[in-house]
Amino acid sequence: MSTEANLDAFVALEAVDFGYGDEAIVDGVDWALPRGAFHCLVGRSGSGKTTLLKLAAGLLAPRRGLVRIDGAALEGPGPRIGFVFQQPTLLDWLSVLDNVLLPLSLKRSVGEADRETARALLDRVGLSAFAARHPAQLSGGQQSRVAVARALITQPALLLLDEPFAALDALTREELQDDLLALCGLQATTVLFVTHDIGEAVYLADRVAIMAGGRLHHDLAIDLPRPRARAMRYGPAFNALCRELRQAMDAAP
Ligand SMILES: Nc1ncnc2c1ncn2[C@@H]1O[C@H](COP(=O)(O)OP(=O)(O)OP(=O)(O)O)[C@@H](O)[C@H]1O
Repeated sequence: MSTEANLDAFVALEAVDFGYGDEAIVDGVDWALPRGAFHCLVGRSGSGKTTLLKLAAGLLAPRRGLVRIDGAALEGPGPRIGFVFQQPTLLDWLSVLDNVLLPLSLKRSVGEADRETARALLDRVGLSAFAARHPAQLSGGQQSRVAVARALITQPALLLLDEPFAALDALTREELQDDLLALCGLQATTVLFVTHDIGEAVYLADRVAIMAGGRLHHDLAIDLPRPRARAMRYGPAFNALCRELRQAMDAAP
C-alpha cells in the first residue's frame, strides 16, 4: 500500500520485516489500519501474529520498514497504546480498583477523579461490586474484565489485544466481546485484536486480515451492522463471512 494511502491510517505498517534470527517471521508487511476501526488478525499458530502485534506496539523494532502511529514513526511503547494479553497479569497484592488504576499510578499520583473513572470502567464491565476484592478472589472471566478495564484507563488511542479471551468458556467470551465493543465504541479506540477464532473475529471486527508465513493475506471487510447483537451469530451473512475467511485461511500458503 502506498505511503499516500497510509496518510489516512492511524496505524501504518510500511514494508515491515522482522526476524528473531535469520528466518523472516514478518515478511514485507504493508498494512493500514483506519482510525477508530476494529481490526482482527487471524492465522495459524506460529504465523507471526503476536510478533506483528509487538511491532505495532513498539515492543519490537522492524529490521526493515517503518511503523507509523498517527503519521509519526513509532519509536517504542507509549501512553497512547494499551495492551491486553491472554493472561490477565493482574497484581495479586493490589485490589481490583488499584489494578485498574495501575497504568496511571505508575506515572503520577492518583486522585479521586481517577478513582471515579476506574469505578465507571468497572461498572461498564459488571464488576462494580468487586472493586475492593483481590484478583485471586475473581473468576478467570472477571480477571479478564479487569484487564480490559485497566488497558482502557489511560484512554489509549490504540488498543492491542493478543487472544485475550482464549482461555474463557464460550458464554463468558461472548459477554466479554460485547463489553469490549461497547467500551471501545465509547472511546472511539482503534483496535487490533489477535485471535484464532474466526467467529470471534467476524463478530468483533470492521476488517479481518489473515496472516500466514509472516505475510498478510486477504484483508476482508465485515459489513455486518453495528451495534453487533448476539443473534447475528446465527444469521446467513455471519456464516457466509466465516466461511469466506475459513476458505481464505485454507488457501493461504
Ligand atoms: N522470542 C522469540 N525468539 C525466537 N523465536 C520466536 C520468539 N517469539 C516467537 N518466535 C517464533 O516466531 C514465530 C512466530 O511466532 P508468533 O508468536 O508471532 O506466532 P503466532 O502467530 O502469534 O502464534 P500463536 O497463534 O501460536 O500465538 C514462531 O515460529 C515462533 O517460534
